[in-house]
Amino acid sequence: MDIIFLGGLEIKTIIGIYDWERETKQSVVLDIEMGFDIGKAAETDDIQYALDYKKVSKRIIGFVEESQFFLVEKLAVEIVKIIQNEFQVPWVKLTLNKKGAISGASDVGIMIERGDRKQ
Ligand SMILES: Nc1nc2c(c(=O)[nH]1)N=C([C@H](O)[C@@H](O)CO)CN2
Repeated sequence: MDIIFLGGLEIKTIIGIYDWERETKQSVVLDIEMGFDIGKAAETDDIQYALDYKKVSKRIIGFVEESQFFLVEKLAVEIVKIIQNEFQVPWVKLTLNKKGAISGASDVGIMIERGDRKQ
């Protein structure tokens, strides 16, 4: 399976369990890997056969900016569902970094993988 990736996508959103976190937007940084057969796009050189990473990023930015979840787990799962269901991506790996959530740690967050990588 080929992989289209989007790295270091920083988006501001309401995320967290504490009172102050319900009022102040924080950054999450997404690294996304999407399994996709690039054969036809490479053969035709035509965007209609490609997984358009611009369209994926616009959709995810809009969704995350408007979301107001409590846990990084919930946000991560919902992002992956959108990518799989709306862009017909069979396998997705997402790293969601809530930088600054833990003082003394440069990175904290979640990594999830969904779907079948071998297609
Ligand atoms: N497994 C998780 N643990 C914690 C989360 C979370 O989303 N998943 N969130 C918090 C707080 O919101 C934290 O980010 C504030 O520093 C604590 N633990």
